[in-house]
Order: sequence, then C-alpha cells, then structure tokens
Amino acid sequence: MPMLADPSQKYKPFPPVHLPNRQWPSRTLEKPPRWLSTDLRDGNQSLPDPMSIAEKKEYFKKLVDIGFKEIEVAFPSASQIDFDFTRFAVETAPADVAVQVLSPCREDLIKRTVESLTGAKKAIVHIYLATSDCFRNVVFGLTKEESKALAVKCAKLVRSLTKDDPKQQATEWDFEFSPETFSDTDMDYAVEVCEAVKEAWGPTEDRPIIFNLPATVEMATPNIYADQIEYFATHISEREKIAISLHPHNDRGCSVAAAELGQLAGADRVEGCLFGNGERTGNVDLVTLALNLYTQGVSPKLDFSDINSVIDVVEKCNKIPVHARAPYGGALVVCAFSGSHQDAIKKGFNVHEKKVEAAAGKHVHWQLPYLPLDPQDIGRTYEAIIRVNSQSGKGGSAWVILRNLELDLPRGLQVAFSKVVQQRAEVKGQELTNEELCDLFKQEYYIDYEGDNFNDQTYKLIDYSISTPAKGQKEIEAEIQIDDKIVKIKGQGNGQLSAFNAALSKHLNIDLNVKHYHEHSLGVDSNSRAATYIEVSLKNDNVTRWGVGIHEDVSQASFLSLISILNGLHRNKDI
Ligand SMILES: CC(=O)SCCNC(=O)CCNC(=O)[C@H](O)C(C)(C)COP(=O)(O)OP(=O)(O)OC[C@H]1O[C@@H](n2cnc3c(N)ncnc32)[C@H](O)[C@@H]1OP(=O)(O)O
Ligand SMILES: CC(C)C(=O)C(=O)O
Repeated sequence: MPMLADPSQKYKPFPPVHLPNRQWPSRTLEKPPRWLSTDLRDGNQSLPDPMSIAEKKEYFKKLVDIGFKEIEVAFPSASQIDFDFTRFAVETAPADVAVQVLSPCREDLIKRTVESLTGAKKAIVHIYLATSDCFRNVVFGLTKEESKALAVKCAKLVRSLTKDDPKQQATEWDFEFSPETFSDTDMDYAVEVCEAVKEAWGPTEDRPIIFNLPATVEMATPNIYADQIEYFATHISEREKIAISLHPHNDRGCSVAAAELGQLAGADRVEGCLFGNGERTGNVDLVTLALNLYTQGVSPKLDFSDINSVIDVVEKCNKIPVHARAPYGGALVVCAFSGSHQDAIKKGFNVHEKKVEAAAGKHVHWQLPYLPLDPQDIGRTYEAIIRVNSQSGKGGSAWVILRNLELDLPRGLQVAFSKVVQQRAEVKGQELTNEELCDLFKQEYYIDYEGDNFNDQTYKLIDYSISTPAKGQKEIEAEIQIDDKIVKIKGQGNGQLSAFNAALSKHLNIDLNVKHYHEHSLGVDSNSRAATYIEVSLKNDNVTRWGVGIHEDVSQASFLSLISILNGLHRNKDI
C-alpha cells in the first residue's frame, strides 16, 4: 500500500506560530531586497556534474552583468576547483561586488575558507550550523548548549582570522551565520543562538551581521515561514545591527511566495538561484522574484533586459534546461495557442497601440489580457506570442498574417481563412509554424507578389487599359490568361472594379456580386503597395468567397483580388 489511507499516522501537521499581533499581512512590497545569488554554491553543489572553472567564470560574469552585488561563489574547502574559482572571483570581482563563500563550523575548513578570500575588496564569510532538534539529534548528536557553543566558537574564529587580523585590513569583511534548518527550529532557540553569535562577532549599524534564516527544507505554508521571520525580527535584540536574510527552498513549491511574505515580515535580503536551481526542488527563483516586483512597478535593481542570454548561460552551465513553463523565461510563457487567449491578446494590442499613439511619448500603463509583463521589456519578441494549432481561432491566424505579411485581414476573411487553417492543423496534428501559415495564406488566395508560382493558378491578369467613355463611366479592356490561352475581355461600369467585374462576368458567364471591399496600404514609403480584400457571392448561391490582391496600384490590386477569387472558385469546382 504505497499511499496511506490515513497519512496522519505517519506525518504530523506543522504547528502554527503564536503571533497574534503579526504585521506582515497588511504590508506591501515597495522596494527590492539585497539580492544574493548562490547559483555558484547551493546551485552548483546540487548539480550531477558541477560546473568547471570555465563555466563558473562565464556564470559569474553573467551574474555581475545582471547587477548582483553579493555573490556566493563557492564552498572553497570542498574542492580545489572551488578554491581556485574563489581566487579568480576575488581577483576579478568589480569593487562594488562582495564575494561570499560558505564553510561548515569546522576549524580546519574555516581556515581554508578564509585563506581563499585573501586580498578581496569585499568579502562575506558565511558559516552554517543546523539548529533544529531533528538535525542536532540525528546528524550531530549535540545538545542545544553544545550547538550554541560551537556556533560561538566558530564566529570568534572567523572574527580573529578576518576583521581582527591586522594583516586583513585591506578587505571589507562581513559575516553571515545560518542557523540551518531554521524553518524547523524552535524559534526561541534560533533567537538564542543568534544572540550569542552576534555578541561573538560584534556587528555595528554600519556593518551589520547577516542572519540568514533558511527554509533548508520547506516545511509548511508560506504564511508560517513569514510568521517565523517576523517572530525572529521582533525578538532579536539590536535589530539595527542585523540584516535578516531569507534562503527559501522549494520543497512544497511555494518558495517564491515564502520569500515574498518573508520580506513583508521584515527580511532585508534574499538568497536564491536563477530559475530556481538548487538542492532537490531548488532554491527560490530570483528571476521570478525580481520580475514579480517589476510588474508591480518596483525596480528590482537586477537587469533581465536580455533574458534569453541569461537562459543560455544558465542552461549551458547547469546542464539543466529551463522549464518551458518557468515564469517569465520559459519558452512557452509568452505564447498563446488557444483561440480565446489569442483573440484577447490581439484586441489588447490594438487598444494598447492606440493608447501609445494618443499618449504621444507619455507613459502608458500596461494592461493586456493574459500578459502580465510586456515581453519586449525582457528582450522577447511579439512575434512569438501567438502560435497556431488546432486549438486556435481566427484571431491567432490573423495575428500571424498581420505580423509577418503586414496584411490586416477584415473580420470576414479571418473567419474564412481560419477554417482553412483549422483543417490543415487537424491534418498535421501539430503546431503550424509562421512560415507554414503564411504559405498557406498565399496559396489559398494566390498571392504571388514575391514571384511564387501556384500550380493550380488557372486565371492570370496579363494587362489592361482603362478609358472614360462618358462622365461617371469606366471602360476596361483587359488581357487575361486562362490556362494556356490569352483572351481579351471588355466591360463597363461606374468604376474601374465594376468594369473589370462586368468584363469577367460577361466572358465567363457568371455573376459575381461584390459584398465587401476593404483596402489598406503596405509599408510607409513612396514604394508602398496596396492590399485589397474583396468578398463576393455568386448569383443563386449564398456561399461567399474572399479574394486578396496586392499591387503598387490600388486598382490593379482590386483586379487581382477578383482573379484570386476566380482561382479559388475554380479550385473548388464552383465555376
Ligand atoms: C544546507 C546546505 O546546503 S549546507 C552546504 C552543503 N554543501 C556541501 O556539503 C558541499 C561541500 N561539502 C564537502 O565537500 C564535504 O561534505 C566536506 C568537505 C564539507 C566535509 O567532508 P567530510 O569530512 O568527508 O564529511 P562528510 O561530507 O562525509 O559528512 C559531513 C560531516 O560534517 C558534519 N557537518 C555537517 N554540517 C556541519 C556544519 N554545519 N558544521 C560542522 N559540521 C557539519 C556532519 O555531521 C558530518 O560529520 P561526521 O563526519 O563527524 O559525521
Ligand atoms: C547553508 C544554508 C544556508 C543552506 O544552504 C540551507 O540551509 O539550505
């Protein structure tokens, strides 16, 4: 029996924190936290194949470019690679970037760790010791007093090797202590250990000590983590000499929420990884946290203007793909396949573009259905937003045609073309690429403005001339090709299009009734062309057919629309 009928026999609910005056629920996020990237430490230690030095260098550069000012670069006592890379980071980090490294509470490892930082401009020594009952009993076999004493001893050791060492004065030293498994630690004991560590380190308001309060394992709902953080923040003394840092893991899938509520609860700093790499289900995703702030109008002070290049580095160095549904960065997150989403997005862009035009350079607030962020802000294009498959509707295909061929299809033509697309998508059973969709449109309406040749094109316009036999009258003489034969046709009407229609109808013995005519120009310069769209019905037939024509001359474009209709009727054996 793999799953228990009564799981309470095996799992206990996490107890709530007693915090009746909690303040965090009525606060809002108004500024970014101090960010610490631990991609090169917590992220790296969880990879099947840890990063090479070359990969770490590339990743480090990207983190600096994004704007991280605190970067945990390694666990220097773990391997020569980690030690050597720390040396590289110390030597190349910009003056405003602090290099952080991690060590357990072991004297030999702390000494090696501090050694790796020699000569740094700004360094943060980070030590950790688990404080939960479970870890103390199971992993260390230490009492509460013994654990606290070990933490204090190690804080003093770091102090003597760094800020108290006369030879180390060229470096700005900061110190971080993590009561590991904080999320499962008795709150009063966490505060007690941190008070003792604080006294050992001796922070000031200018150089506060960092207490990093990790959800080493995410144990409960994010509101409980927030309560734990607020409890700590309101019970520790000398709050002004402390930076409270969060380090949420994602075991329950709530790390982003936990980090956001934890900031409301008083945290100043957040540790995590790009796209949530890290132990087990990962560390909190810093891209999501930063862009969540951005979409609330708060600058995160991290720059993801070129998110694709960030993804490239992350995927290459971690050797793990960024999930297609990852918030903001995933390949499919700014992309709609379904008809009603596409329709709403297309309408949203129409309204937005009008607002932008009317605002004449002033700011316009972003309010688009289904798109919480303007994809262009993070270097993603609008072209990829709408993709077409059998779940799509007319709006989706119309968007692709508009963006790729600049043709703004009238609604009736959208409906007609979407039936053609639907049929093709169902046969293919897969997405239609933009190229396939544009080709389908050109074939369906015989648009050969790029010299395309369509095998089933029976009718072609070869030449024509127009005269005005009487006021308000037009006469056309035209040469058209029908299969391999050139024929001359002639007709009159009160306009050029009706004259051409009359000439065709007479020659072919059909009666084309023009129901809709629509035109717009393509391009903005003097060489711009006209696109015309015509819907006709055949006499005694309520089925209509659309034609499309494109030409430098608007009259010729409309003639081509009628020719396009004839070819379509012929293909469907309607004439
Ligand atoms: C939550 C986190 O992510 S913490 C960071 C974890 N990262 C890593 O472990 C990556 C780097 N680690 C390593 O390279 C190695 O584990 C080393 C160099 C630190 C230690 O290696 P080893 O001496 O071979 O020990 P090993 O890894 O087998 O076991 C860990 C030991 O450290 C102890 N330990 C665990 N955490 C701590 C700590 N915070 N402070 C002191 N000791 C600790 C364990 O109790 C165990 O001790 P034991 O050997 O007396 O039973
Ligand atoms: C070392 C600490 C901060 C850690 O990685 C964790 O608790 O997850």
